[in-house]
Amino acid sequence: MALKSFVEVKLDSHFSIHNLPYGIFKHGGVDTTTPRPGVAIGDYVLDLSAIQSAGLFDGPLLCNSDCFHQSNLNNFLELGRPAWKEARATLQKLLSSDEPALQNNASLKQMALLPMDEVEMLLPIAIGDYTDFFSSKHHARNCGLIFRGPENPVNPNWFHLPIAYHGRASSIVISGTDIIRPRGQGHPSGNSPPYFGPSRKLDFELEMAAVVGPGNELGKPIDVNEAADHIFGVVLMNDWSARDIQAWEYVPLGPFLGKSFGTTISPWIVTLDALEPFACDAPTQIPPPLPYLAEKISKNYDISLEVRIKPAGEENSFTVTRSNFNHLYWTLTQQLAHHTINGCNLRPGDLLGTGTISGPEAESYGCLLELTWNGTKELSVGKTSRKFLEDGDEVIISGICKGNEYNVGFGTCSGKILPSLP
Ligand SMILES: O=C(O)/C=C/C(=O)CC(=O)CC(=O)O
Ligand SMILES: [Ca+2]
Ligand SMILES: [Mg+2]
Repeated sequence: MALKSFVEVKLDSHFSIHNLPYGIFKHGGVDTTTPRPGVAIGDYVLDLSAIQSAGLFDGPLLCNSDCFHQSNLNNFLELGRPAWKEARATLQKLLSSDEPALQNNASLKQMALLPMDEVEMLLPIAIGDYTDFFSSKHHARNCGLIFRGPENPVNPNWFHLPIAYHGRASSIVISGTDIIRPRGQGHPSGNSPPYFGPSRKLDFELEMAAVVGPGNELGKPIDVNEAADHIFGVVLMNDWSARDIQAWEYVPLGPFLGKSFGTTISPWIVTLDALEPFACDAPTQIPPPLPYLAEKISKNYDISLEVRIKPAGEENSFTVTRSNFNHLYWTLTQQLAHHTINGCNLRPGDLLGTGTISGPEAESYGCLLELTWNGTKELSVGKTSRKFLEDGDEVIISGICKGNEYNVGFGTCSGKILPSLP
């Protein structure tokens, strides 16, 4: 690879100069500094507000912008792909080993290039609205078998449109935030009444989510072939789910309190531009979708995904499933176009979850509901085993694209379960 950074990037680092994902960080002691945008490079974070103050974003679209003097990325997202491409070109040049502007400016380098272990990552965007899709055929089929029986595991509508529910934006939290076990009404068994108490079937869901860039005006849908220009990038996501609460409440309006108690995202937004070398064909769709969902190029990405569980008191975490983004049936662009086809407006910073990313094999299922078949079997986790999550369990999702001697990775998305309120 010709492109090399003057910042040391170890071979197994997620954050090569080909990646440059965006996040929001704080540095220098609790609450003493303003949150600001940065990109990850090796074990460092490059402070974009310092780079903007130094006048180094000198391209035509960004030279007069204050988009990096903000405590979230929404203003930058709203600028759209030409500005994103300009920022990426500027940053790849500034960080490259044959460019002196930053490399040879000791004071700027000291101010702008911060060790990653000294910063605290925050939510990178102000999320106005959050929608969660249901785009893995394997997940849809397994959930259908478990919740609705073998007659018609996948409802016929599933093959014609990307199914989704409106999620809850207020409870989206950054990786590392603890999750309190929710309480609620549990599914009655047989003729017994429902119970109330801490969820007995707390689960994770392995997902990714698209971050919306420029939105659309109310009443004006986005064409599926232009939808990619409205997607800034992608994060890892855990759509924590209380299966007992969910199973009892979801007919007929869909998930509500079984999922709205917390949703975790990873701090670094990996751009679609960085993912482009890992693009692959999406699966052939049969029946062919209606014209408004038929795209000229139907793209997925080859992103290896893994979930590990670290039980309380354990030194190590243990892999419980391995999947890949390329198992999704409906593409990100189809999801976005479908979301707006009725005229619904999306806004910068909106989050579109892909749905649980299950693969075809039992070792690639994306949640415990599937891995333990609703608690009918145990899943081994190191020396112990699980049907559902226990208090103290930490769930760690990671995702990576492996290139030729470099990675474009997502880092991790983690959260630990705390006991419910008394
Ligand atoms: O099939 C069902 O009744 C429920 C499915 C889910 O819980 C999945 C959901 O949140 C969407 C997804 O993650 O794919
Ligand atoms: Ca979900
Ligand atoms: Mg959730």
